Amino acid sequence: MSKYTNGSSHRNIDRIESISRSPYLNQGTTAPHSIRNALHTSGLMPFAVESVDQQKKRALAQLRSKNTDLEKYIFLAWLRNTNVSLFYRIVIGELEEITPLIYTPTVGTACLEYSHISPFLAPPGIPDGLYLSLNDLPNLTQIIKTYRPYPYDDTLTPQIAVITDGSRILGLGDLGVNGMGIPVGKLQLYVAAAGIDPRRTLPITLDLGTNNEKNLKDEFYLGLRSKRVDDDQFYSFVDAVMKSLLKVYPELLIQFEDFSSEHAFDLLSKYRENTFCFNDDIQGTGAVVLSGFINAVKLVEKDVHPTKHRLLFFGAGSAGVGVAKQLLEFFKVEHGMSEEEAKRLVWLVDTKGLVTLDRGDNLAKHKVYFARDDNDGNQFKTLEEVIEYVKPTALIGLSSTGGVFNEKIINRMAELNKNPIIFPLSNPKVNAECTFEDAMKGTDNRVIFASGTAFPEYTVPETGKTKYPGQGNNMYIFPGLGLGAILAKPKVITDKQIYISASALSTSLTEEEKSLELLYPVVSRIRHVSAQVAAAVIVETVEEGLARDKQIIEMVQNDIEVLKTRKGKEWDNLVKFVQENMWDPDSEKFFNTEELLSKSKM
Ligand SMILES: NC(=O)c1ccc[n+]([C@@H]2O[C@H](COP(=O)([O-])OP(=O)(O)OC[C@H]3O[C@@H](n4cnc5c(N)ncnc54)[C@H](O)[C@@H]3O)[C@@H](O)[C@H]2O)c1
Repeated sequence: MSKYTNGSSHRNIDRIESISRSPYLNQGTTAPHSIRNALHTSGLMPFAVESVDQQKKRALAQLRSKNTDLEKYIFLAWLRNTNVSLFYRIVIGELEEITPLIYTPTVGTACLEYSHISPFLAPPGIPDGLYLSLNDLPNLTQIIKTYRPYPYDDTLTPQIAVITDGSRILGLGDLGVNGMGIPVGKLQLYVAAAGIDPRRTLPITLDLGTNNEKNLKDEFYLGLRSKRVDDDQFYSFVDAVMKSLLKVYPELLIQFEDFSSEHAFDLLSKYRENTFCFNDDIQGTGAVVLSGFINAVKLVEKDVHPTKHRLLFFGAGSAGVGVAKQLLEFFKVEHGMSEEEAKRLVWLVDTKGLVTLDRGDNLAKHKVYFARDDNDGNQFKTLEEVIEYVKPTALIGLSSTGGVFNEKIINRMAELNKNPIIFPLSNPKVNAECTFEDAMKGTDNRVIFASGTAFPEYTVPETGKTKYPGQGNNMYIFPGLGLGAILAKPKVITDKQIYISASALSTSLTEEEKSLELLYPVVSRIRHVSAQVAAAVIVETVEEGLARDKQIIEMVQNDIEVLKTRKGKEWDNLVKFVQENMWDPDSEKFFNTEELLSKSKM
């Protein structure tokens, strides 16, 4: 009998083979010979046993040898789908280099190409994510149950799902099933930035057709080749998916992502009161921009009283309206303004100009809330006209219209304000309403700036002083919010929890970061920042009486008043507790293959 069958049942051999192929357990060239023997992989790779650092160095060298960002994306996806720990060591270690390759802007290119590249992102049998199409309706529960990327431990069920229907991917429109890059990418950021366990993440793309003619005509398009279904079919399908998901995983946190605006708002209002869910485009974006805005307000408060701001939003989609609503909370919570008073500080512009009630068109539901009624019948069509009318202190771009904050607009903002707040937040970079350099030059370097994608720093030629652009990257909020919620287990995510996550982000800056007038902490500190956001969310869920995790409730409730100050040893202990609950590719406890071999159940 060969060593492969000697004393082992076929079932055992199957298990060993499965473990040896699991990207979560594969150690590649660092696997010691004892593990190679146990997994029957001796001889399947060269003899050398490498250090983790050496392995990482080789992978980084390979990555950096690729000519295009898309090739780098494909290489990283392959790495993730074959060696999870190596992948996350690289991502966490080289966060600033890698996040633009696994998420925006490269993920935009990857989504455009997804049907062309996806068969080459993972070895056979390793899923990139879960696809649920209209045709699966009768079998949803079974399909969801069958998706088990880590079948070796029944307790490691999914804790968080990111779900899209591909209908509004970044600023790129309807990409249909090619949108899968987004939930996959987003969940990688949950892992890298907040230590959510990758084995417990569930990326989902709903395939309800696409209205993208290019995709429908593309011979390689992999989704349903039909136009999108009508609203009735859409809502009933989403409802069936939600029911099946929660039947299989009752404690799952569901994050909606990149649905078209109207559907995004409707889904959120439909589920938020009774389901553990949130929408990152609306609430996460709102929170991250709010956090940058809180710090921007602090930088200009000598000249503009916080309640005297005039906020002009260029773009009135899910992000524009979501951000505007979130900023209202700042004026309400921190400055005691009523909702009506706070609402008067906001003006929205869309493709037809200033959003007013008497504009004569049928306003989309989500725009009505902010539609102005004080324009005395005047209609303002262009951004220039609206700026003259509103005289904004802050100009926030969420329109996916690259370069629209041109020199004239920026100059005018600089004439109107000592330190104009300009946030061109659209993604990817080509869609940003202006660049940091343009904003600096056009305002004599006085701009307070944050963008959606990263811009390079700018050195002022006259002074040689380097200024740093803020990046209102949702990655500062959603990972920490998700982790805090997963640990505390509230039944629902409330507005106050979102607000607190923004507030905690704004107070997470170090003295050095503040002295550089940064609006956000440096990205390399993301795990520490996420731990603070998560801790603040935990405290808030206990304060609201919504936390359901007994250990958390016990830990927090007696010290709640001091914990709310986010200072002192109690706060440090809570942050430490959160950090100890983060998944870490270097931690032995996640990678004990020998123990798994002896104990695992299939
Ligand atoms: N943190 C971030 O940086 C962040 C987060 C979420 C979304 N975004 C970006 O925000 C942008 C908008 O996202 P969304 O979900 O609201 O999209 P959306 O399609 O729902 O909304 C876009 C809005 O812009 C308006 N618009 C488009 N072209 C215009 C023009 N020429 N003039 C005036 N208005 C115009 C549309 O009328 C619509 O109101 C995207 O580029 C997205 O990548 C950034």
